[in-house]
Amino acid sequence: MVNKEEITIPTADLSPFLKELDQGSYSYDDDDDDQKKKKAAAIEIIGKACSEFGFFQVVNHGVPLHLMQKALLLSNQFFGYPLDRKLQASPLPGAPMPAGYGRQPDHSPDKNEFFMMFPPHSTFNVFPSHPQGFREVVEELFSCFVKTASVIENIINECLGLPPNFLSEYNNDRKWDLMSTFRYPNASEIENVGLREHKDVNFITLLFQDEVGGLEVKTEDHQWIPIIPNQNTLVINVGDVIQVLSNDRYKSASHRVVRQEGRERHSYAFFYNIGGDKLVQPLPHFTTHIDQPPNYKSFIYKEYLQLRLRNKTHPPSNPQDIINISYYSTT
Ligand SMILES: O=C(O)CCC(=O)C(=O)O
Ligand SMILES: [Fe+2]
Repeated sequence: MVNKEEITIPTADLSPFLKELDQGSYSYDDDDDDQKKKKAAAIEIIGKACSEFGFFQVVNHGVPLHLMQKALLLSNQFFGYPLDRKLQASPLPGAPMPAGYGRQPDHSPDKNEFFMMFPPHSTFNVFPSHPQGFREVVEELFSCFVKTASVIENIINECLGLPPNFLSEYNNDRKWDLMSTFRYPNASEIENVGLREHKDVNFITLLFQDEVGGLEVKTEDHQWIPIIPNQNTLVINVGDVIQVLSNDRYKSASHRVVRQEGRERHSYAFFYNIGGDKLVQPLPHFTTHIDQPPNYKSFIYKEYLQLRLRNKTHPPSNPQDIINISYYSTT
């Protein structure tokens, strides 16, 4: 077994995709050979990391550092307000996900509070009036994340050997994207759970954290690998949707947040999501075309989302009854 100190989650340099990151769209049209080589190097790192860990990191990713820092500063300020003030940004009844300010229920072992939003201009969004500039900054951050996610989606499309634009044509409804910012209090002497081991439901997640640390990824041989914070880096993970589409070629990796002693932690996560009405099933490229049985039954995405949300609102008394993607497994 490799010592966990020796394992690091791979990092790809996205600078050869600068034009795509700027435009939020993807083309090889006018690349010279050198550019093609640099893109191929990043694509190779990402493909390998997706099958090995379900996690990778990117630098030169197109989300401006000053915007990430500003966003962290503002969420820090917001979470510092008294509870009654934060609760003024509570979610609207009837929203498909609780956009606005929220906290883990008291009975949950997870200890964090969060602010969640749908795309800018969604009528489900609720923003606090303070700190000043919060809404503008998080909306801009959201828009930057969408561009970067769409470039990474095209890279993954290429890694999986799918026809050009296959994933972007499938994932063409941007209404269901979500962004959350989290505050995790410092660990107590007796417990340090920030967010229990889980896999993300969505397509891909893009994340950055402050310098405190605590995000950990589980490897196939059940070792927990810390993601060392780096202010220039985005952490990306594959979600359940890609795991199903690729018929397990890429794994949605288990991860968790461990709270640290003496320091609270802040992070932003962007959940690049498919539309709720989409049918999710292993693609023919990874089943019939290569004579492999599908590992999952097909399902409507929002039904799975609802089951996963229910895990949180009505936690089953038996942990084995917590629903995850194996609910749709055919084996
Ligand atoms: O805060 C983090 O670093 C991780 C958040 C996370 O894993 C999630 O919300 O699914
Ligand atoms: Fe997660």
